[in-house]
Amino acid sequence: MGQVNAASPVLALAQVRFRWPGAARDVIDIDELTLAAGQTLFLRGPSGCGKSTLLSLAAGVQLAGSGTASLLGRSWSGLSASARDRQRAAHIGYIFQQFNLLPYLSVLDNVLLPCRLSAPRAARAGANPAAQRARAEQLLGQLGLGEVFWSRRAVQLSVGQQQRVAAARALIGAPELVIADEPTSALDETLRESFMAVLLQACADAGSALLFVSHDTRLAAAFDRQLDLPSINRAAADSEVAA
Ligand SMILES: Nc1ncnc2c1ncn2[C@@H]1O[C@H](COP(=O)(O)OP(=O)(O)OP(=O)(O)O)[C@@H](O)[C@H]1O
Repeated sequence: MGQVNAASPVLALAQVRFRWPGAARDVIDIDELTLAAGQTLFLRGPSGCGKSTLLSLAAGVQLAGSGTASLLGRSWSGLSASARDRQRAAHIGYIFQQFNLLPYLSVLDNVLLPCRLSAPRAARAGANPAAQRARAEQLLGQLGLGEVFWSRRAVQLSVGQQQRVAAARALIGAPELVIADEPTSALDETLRESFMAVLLQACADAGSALLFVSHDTRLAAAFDRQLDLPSINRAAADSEVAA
């Protein structure tokens, strides 16, 4: 998976339009959006303005109808489905609103999953399985989940604990891009603050860029950039006028 261009932005969208199958109108119409290496971007906007859709395009889960969405200089549209899967596993960590842990795997095995799915991620996490495991434990510890949790099944954790496991899983192996969709929605105020501090620090340590969607504008000040999606997404502006 070495075929990426380190000089390119982590993420670049150019003239991207996207319409969900069967929909009457585009949901995304963006001239340009770039995210530089290590940059943190807070993305906000009203419900339905296309934030999650944009994340899907950034991650190559959905492909642009026209225009180009590129990760590390490679257009997602130029890759086969299996190459997109490999590219995603090697270079992107996700934290979803619904965190999608594997419920019957242990906390540690959930965190180590990206290393099982991607050799480049595994190599960056540690030179061998023991080192990768130590890195997983270290991330969990930083996120406030001590040893007592490591062998528990994910299903046995509270929602806030699961969200922190999802963050450790996203961060292991220092992916160039971390995508987070409302990752603090299940956390109380104290946990939210410590979660954000650890997430931003871990991204800085790893050199990961962070694309972070939230309705919680109190979090925005800690980011390098803040962006209101309707200000760059013509399709969102259209839909608001029509609503
Ligand atoms: N899988 C899908 N199939 C068809 N339409 C979809 C799909 N996902 C989202 N949409 C539509 O695309 C538009 C944008 O949805 P999206 O989830 O991207 O918005 P959002 O800004 O993330 O909203 P929220 O803040 O409520 O999560 C909405 O009109 C939605 O109905």
